[in-house]
Amino acid sequence: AFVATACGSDGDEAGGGGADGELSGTVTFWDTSNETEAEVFEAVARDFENMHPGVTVDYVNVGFDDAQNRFKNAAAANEAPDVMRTEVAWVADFASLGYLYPLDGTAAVENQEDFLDEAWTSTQYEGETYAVPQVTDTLALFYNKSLLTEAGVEVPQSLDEIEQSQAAFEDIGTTPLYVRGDDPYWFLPFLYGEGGDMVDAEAHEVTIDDEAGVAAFSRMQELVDSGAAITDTSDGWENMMSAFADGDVAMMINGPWAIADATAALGEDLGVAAVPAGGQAQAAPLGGWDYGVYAGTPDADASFEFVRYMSSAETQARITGELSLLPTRASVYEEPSVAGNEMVQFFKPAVDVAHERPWIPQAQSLFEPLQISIEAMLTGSASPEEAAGDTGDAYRELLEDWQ
Ligand SMILES: C[C@H]1O[C@H](O[C@H]2[C@H](O)[C@@H](O)[C@@H](O[C@H]3[C@H](O)[C@@H](O)[C@@H](O[C@H]4[C@H](O)[C@@H](O)[C@@H](O)O[C@@H]4CO)O[C@@H]3CO)O[C@@H]2CO)[C@H](O)[C@H](O)[C@@H]1N[C@H]1C[C@@H](CO)[C@H](O)[C@@H](O)[C@@H]1O
Repeated sequence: AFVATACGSDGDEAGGGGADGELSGTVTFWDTSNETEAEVFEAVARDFENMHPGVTVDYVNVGFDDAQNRFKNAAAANEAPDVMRTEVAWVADFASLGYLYPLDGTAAVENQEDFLDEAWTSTQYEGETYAVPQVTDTLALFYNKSLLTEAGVEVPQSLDEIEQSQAAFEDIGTTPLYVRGDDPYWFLPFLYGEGGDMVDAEAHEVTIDDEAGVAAFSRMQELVDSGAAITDTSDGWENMMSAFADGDVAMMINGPWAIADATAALGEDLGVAAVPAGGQAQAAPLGGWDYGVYAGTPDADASFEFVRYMSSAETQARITGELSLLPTRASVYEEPSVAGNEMVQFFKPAVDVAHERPWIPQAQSLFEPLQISIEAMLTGSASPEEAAGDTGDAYRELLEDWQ
């Protein structure tokens, strides 16, 4: 593991800070954002470069799916990017390996108290700050207003209501809902809806295979079997977005990162609402992204200033203006352009009540076994009970001595 190089008082030892304080060096930035978001994030990174003639920004867009492993492999070879777009569950993982620069007291963290608590929490590991918040998010129900009107269906508040709406949508030649079967994050509203969770981190207990967990798997399978939902066990993102855009489904569950594309497809017809409730509760997961600085970054001052700029209130307001992504600074929600954004008006209260996940290093490794079980169930090779049980067994392997 790499210990972050001590940064001298005037910054010179860490490199990146010239005698006159002007920055110099190269900042390689790995960005996991999707195609539509990347245009904005790259443009903002270019503006930073134009402000600092001595700094070169090497913007690299890396796919979300294997980004976590790619960063860890690169860091192990001391070839990691200087700044990494780090998913909220990756911070503890990367920090526990010594791959992230401790940022307390550096220029990367500006106006710390302005960050939302739920966003700031994900940047902490063993009492130190290892990242700076970028965006926060949760899942919501995206719906096609004109299809609901045509079918005479109110915005459903529960999975029961979605199942009950099936005949009305069938009459107009469409299906109520797209359920993602290839990304385990999309399972969480079902799990929370039955009053369940993946684990009980306080009690060191695995709970994914308890009664609520089994009920959640059953609920998902039943939605598909009843014809109220269509799903895929691969290429879910593309299939979901095109089914929603083409009107093959009236609704999908998705997050703020899908707003720009969904708006381009449906325009004023796009509506968003809370994810539908299950049998016991209604809740959506808390997700989001931070900026991490590689512990071995050679031009630390340039990397710190890049992160400060990218996470600044001004940049956050610009990104919300162009993509409707959710700021992580409280002050930005006061900006008139942000306060007047209809999508932010919906998503901010939804994020405030979103279900947090345990910020433990193993948290990110709980999704892959879940993905394997969901796929086994949806392809018919496991019952909901078996899918829940197999996931629980895999968790107990990962979390030694947890019950
Ligand atoms: C399986 C994976 O499980 C977890 O991921 C969770 C994640 O922790 C959750 O928070 C959640 O993430 C939300 C996210 O919060 C939300 O913002 C949004 O992100 C948007 C962006 O907004 C948008 O800009 C754009 O980027 O597109 C993004 C993607 O849509 O949606 C995300 C969910 O998609 O859900 C994830 C689970 O999917 C692990 O962390 C790993 O990622 C693991 N993958 C590898 C782990 C490797 C072992 O180290 C293994 O070898 C490999 O084979 C595996 O593939």
